[in-house]
Amino acid sequence: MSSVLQHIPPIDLHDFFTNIDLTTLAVAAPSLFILAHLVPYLWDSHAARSIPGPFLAKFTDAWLGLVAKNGHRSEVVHEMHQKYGPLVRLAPNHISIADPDALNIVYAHGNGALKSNFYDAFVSIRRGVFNTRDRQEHARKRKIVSHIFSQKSVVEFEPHIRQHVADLIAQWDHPPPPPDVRPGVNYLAFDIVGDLAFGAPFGMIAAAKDVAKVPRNQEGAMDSYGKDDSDEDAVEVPAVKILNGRGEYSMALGVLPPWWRPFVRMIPWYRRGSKDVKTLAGIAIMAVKKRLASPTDRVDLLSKLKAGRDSNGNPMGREELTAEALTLLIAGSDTTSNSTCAIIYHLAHNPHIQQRLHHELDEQLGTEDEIAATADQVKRLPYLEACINEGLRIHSTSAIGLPRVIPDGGLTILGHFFPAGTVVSVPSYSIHRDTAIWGEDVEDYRPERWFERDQAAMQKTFNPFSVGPRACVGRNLAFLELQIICASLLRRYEFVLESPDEPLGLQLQTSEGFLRKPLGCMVGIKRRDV
Ligand code: HEM
Repeated sequence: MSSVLQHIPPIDLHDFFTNIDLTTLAVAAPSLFILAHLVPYLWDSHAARSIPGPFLAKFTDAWLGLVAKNGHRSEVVHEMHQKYGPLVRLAPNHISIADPDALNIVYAHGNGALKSNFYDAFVSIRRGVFNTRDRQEHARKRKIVSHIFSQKSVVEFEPHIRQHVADLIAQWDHPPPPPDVRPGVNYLAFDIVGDLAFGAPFGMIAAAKDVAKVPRNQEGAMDSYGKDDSDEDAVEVPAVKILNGRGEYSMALGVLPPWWRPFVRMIPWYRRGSKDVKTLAGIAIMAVKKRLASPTDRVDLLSKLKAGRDSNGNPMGREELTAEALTLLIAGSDTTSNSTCAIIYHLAHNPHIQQRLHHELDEQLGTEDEIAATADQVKRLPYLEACINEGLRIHSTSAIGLPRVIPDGGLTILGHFFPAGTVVSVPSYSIHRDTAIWGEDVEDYRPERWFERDQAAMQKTFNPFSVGPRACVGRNLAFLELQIICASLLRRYEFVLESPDEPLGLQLQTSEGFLRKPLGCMVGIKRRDV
């Protein structure tokens, strides 16, 4: 064999590509492209072959790539489930399973399914608790991060949350209030998480502007840690916009095979997204650097991350600390603001529901004069809790099926055997619309269903924070934030649809990257007489 190889002259790739004529290239490139998709399909004795789905998705990941890029993945996948049933093939090796019973098999503790290479598209600085795929490495990080978010710890963050809510209210009290509440709600979520994660808010509410700072020289900033070089070395960037860009880019890139990604990144849209990933990392680098330059005994996420130890007693190094602070900024900002926006929109769209909520707030908090509700007060508000849950169900900011790889030995789901290596996911958007669980009126915002229907079935299907070892570690904080924000804003204001007669007023317009985000929330704000 080796003697045969010795007689084959080596190919000079540079020569090959410079000498190849355009006609050959025009024929060869599409043929190679078709073969690259057809051969694996014909070879494939895979269990996925018997599962229905869009024709192109059988051959290529490009179908899901385009759907993801177009910003309505969850709606499209839901339509596919309505057409084909609970199992749909979204890509040659990716099956979507729209059945609540699959949640506990795919995502549960101990079944061995790990995050897929989709999450590699979300890495910057270095892997954080969200995009680490290795089980041991994740367990090490999760141990440090999880006690930060225990119910007991989260209450320590309450004063910071309330302070920023009061700041937003002070602004909204002075007319004219903005017709789109979305920017204000975004600034609020970023200031809260910035304050908790980095020791100081970004100052977006005060500036009424989407603004954060990044180092002029990002690499150099990582080297000069702990030194506050003052703001002269910083430039201002729109953090909310950049976070959106990064979510859309990572989502659209992550569904493509890893070997496509370097080529796809050359396309201008993806190149811009890749820049957003770097800029976003710069925000964390700047904020952590600033915070470490001025030691403080403040209790917040960063002090807790710094104090955290893994099971060998080791703390996080500076780069890991920055990567985790960035993770918390990303995970804890627009998740909360998208959900808040959607809840406000649906309340504005359903005045009778808003009236019932006002009634509960007046009855329970009427004589108390805090501007921002307290953690104790929100415990007494069951109808508010139902309004929030119903908002999380119908809007589902984390709406896509989160992809997991079937472990060695395979798994049987809904009577179907999936061999090791198959990617599976359960789309929250679709199971949040399962009429057997939620009723025929799934598209209506109706908090009352939370008191009327089978509690166990609803709890088993309700998946805004995911389940199992990779479920949202910040859910206690997230829910407390939503309760304080919604109780405070709804107690003080009445939200009304600006133009209920216009078709756009009837539906919340959204665009989906990794998260499903409202494109705006055009509602009028009226100060209530309380
Ligand atoms: C309404 C607000 C929120 C929603 C709907 C939400 C939802 C989720 C979901 C669905 C996941 C699983 C993601 C996946 O597997 O790909 C997740 C993970 C995570 N969330 Fe949240 N989240 C919210 C707020 C927060 C907040 C406030 C924080 C912290 C400040 C946070 C921190 C995290 C982290 C660190 C992870 C990764 C956990 C891991 O992989 O171990 N989230 N979140």
